[in-house]
Amino acid sequence: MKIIKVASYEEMSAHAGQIIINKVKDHPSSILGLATGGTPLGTYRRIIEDHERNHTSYRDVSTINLDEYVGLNEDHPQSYHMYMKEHLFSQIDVQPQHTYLPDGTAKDLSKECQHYDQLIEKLGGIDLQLLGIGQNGHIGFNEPGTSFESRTHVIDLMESTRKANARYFSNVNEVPHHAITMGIRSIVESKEILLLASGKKKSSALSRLLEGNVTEEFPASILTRHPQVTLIADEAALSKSQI
Ligand SMILES: N[C@@H]1[C@@H](O)[C@H](O)[C@@H](COP(=O)(O)O)O[C@@H]1O
Repeated sequence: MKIIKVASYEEMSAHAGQIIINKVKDHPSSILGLATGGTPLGTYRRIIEDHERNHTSYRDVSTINLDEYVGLNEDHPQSYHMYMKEHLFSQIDVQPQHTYLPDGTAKDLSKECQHYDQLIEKLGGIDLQLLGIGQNGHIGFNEPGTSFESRTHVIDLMESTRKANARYFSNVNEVPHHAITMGIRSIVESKEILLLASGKKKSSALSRLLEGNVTEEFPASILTRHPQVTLIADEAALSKSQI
């Protein structure tokens, strides 16, 4: 794992944004795996700024997101569909029909999961996957205990994850109990992975990632076995690690 230690959230975002911009400039029809949460917001801002200033084009890019809450429709303000529209898609020239997220309102959720896996395959796999990390080591919404062999599936969200994400809802009771998430196997099949972490809240997770064992009890640990992972983390996030 290549580790880039930076001073701040802004620096992390600038670095990550530039890696994605360069990827798209070199390969205009890249398949980008995208993430939600607070962590990638600055990266998306950086991509938008560059699009406005330098006109980097996303016309031929396809994007595929990690996850979506079960039960929230596309227009729900806290859905990941809405998040992506608001924070990225509406501000660059990506074609809406080339942006994919799981449908958390599908009647048959297991069919939806199968479709999503077929879609990733049809696209030829993910070239660059952007990832955040949950305080309990989750990636996407793959909670501790999820099989490393998992494909897209429905997951029961842990109370700690619902609480951590409650800040986006008016209260914790509104946070859905389930989500559809790309599986760990699907994530690690990405050709390249960009893992971001910022702030003290992520320091225990990063020290476990960098110094602990590879175990399904800590989903992100599998990333240490991937040949092309870059971790960009700020000093606060690395404050409990020997880096
Ligand atoms: N499903 C998302 C993850 O993809 C994200 O990495 C994690 C961390 O979020 P944040 O970046 O807000 O700390 O939260 C959510 O659970």
